[in-house]
Amino acid sequence: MDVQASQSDFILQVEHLSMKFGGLVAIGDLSFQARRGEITALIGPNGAGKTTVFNCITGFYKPTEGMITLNKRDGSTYLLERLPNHEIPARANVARTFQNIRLFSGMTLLENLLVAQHNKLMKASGYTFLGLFGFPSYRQASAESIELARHWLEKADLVDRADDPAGDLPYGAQRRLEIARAMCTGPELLCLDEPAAGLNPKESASLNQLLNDIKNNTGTSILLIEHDMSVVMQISDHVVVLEYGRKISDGNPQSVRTDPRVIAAYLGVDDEEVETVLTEVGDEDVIEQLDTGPDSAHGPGNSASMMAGPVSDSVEHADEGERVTVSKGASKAAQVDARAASVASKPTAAAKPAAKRSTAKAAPKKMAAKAPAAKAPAAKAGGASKGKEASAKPAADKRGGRK
Ligand SMILES: Nc1ncnc2c1ncn2[C@@H]1O[C@H](COP(=O)(O)OP(=O)(O)OP(=O)(O)O)[C@@H](O)[C@H]1O
Repeated sequence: MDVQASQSDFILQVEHLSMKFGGLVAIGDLSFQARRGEITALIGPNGAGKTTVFNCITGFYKPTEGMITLNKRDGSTYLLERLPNHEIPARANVARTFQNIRLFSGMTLLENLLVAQHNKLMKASGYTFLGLFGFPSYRQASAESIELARHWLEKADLVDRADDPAGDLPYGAQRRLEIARAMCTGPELLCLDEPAAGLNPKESASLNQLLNDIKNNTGTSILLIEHDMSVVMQISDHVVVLEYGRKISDGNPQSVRTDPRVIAAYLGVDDEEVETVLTEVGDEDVIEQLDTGPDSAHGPGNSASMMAGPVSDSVEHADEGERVTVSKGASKAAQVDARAASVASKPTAAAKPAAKRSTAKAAPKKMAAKAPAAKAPAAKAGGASKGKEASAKPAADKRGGRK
């Protein structure tokens, strides 16, 4: 944790979060913070546990262990794992969207945004009677709700279609409408689960614009799960990377994209192939880091990443003493750490790379070059391809390594 930052600088603090489904440890001792007013991205291969983290934050799951603290701007603090589900949006002001679109497709765009303000309107109507008799307080609340809905339709570039059924919108516009609907609840924290999934580049650009607008012009902080790296790298202030429910990297987009552990986790290739693949990709800086261990100037430092503890090959299921074993080498990030440790123990190897590492270049260009090449090993590893998620697939497929 950043020692200079006070608790109020963080909208969200996740501490030692674990979520077990029977013998499966979906999340293992995960800790991270999301800063107020920033966009924090949660990334990782399929099955890494991202949605489970969201489900714990938004009350769909009660975590097995750990603490999730939400610090509101007014100074109030909520322990989300202890709040009843319905109070998480209502009192803690956490809103979310889902991987699959969940609009009322037969209702108009405007109606969808008014439904989101139902609680506020019900209160103003005195739970029906003031509304029935058209009391001024209700009329005012009603007018304000329409105004707020209009505001977010404009922001989402959808105001021209306010009276069309939501189901008639193109896919990318439906995604923006969902975000507009969530914003109508006035959230302090907006959790978005893969908002760019299935979007074309133009739609992704519109989404980026909307999210940046929310970040810059409202007090809402954003927590984002996303596989589309162009979105993650362009708009995130902070990226947390999961693999097998453990945090393997935590930092700014620049540092995370060059972290060998992240690259290895995403490539999901066999041990011997990691370097070969990186050579194919042509990322020499990263190959050097693989040889020498992570550069402390990039990627996780001792504080942030290590809070989650090292990725272990096995985990204990505390309650019944049941043991869930992850096959050795399943975690590519752990493999990189092990390699770094073994090379560090050889004195001759340690001296050479220190000088070389200082020549590390800026990352953005590399990521672009890397993206298509990463698909080659994906196919090699036998992962099912799902559009832009192809590079993450093999690691997920290898979850079969758990016994
Ligand atoms: N309700 C559940 N019961 C049992 N296992 C579950 C449940 N929810 C999630 N899991 C398991 O927990 C692990 C993490 O799943 P999760 O959906 O959180 O991953 P993810 O990173 O969001 O994946 P994706 O990118 O594919 O959405 C997976 O192995 C999944 O099968």
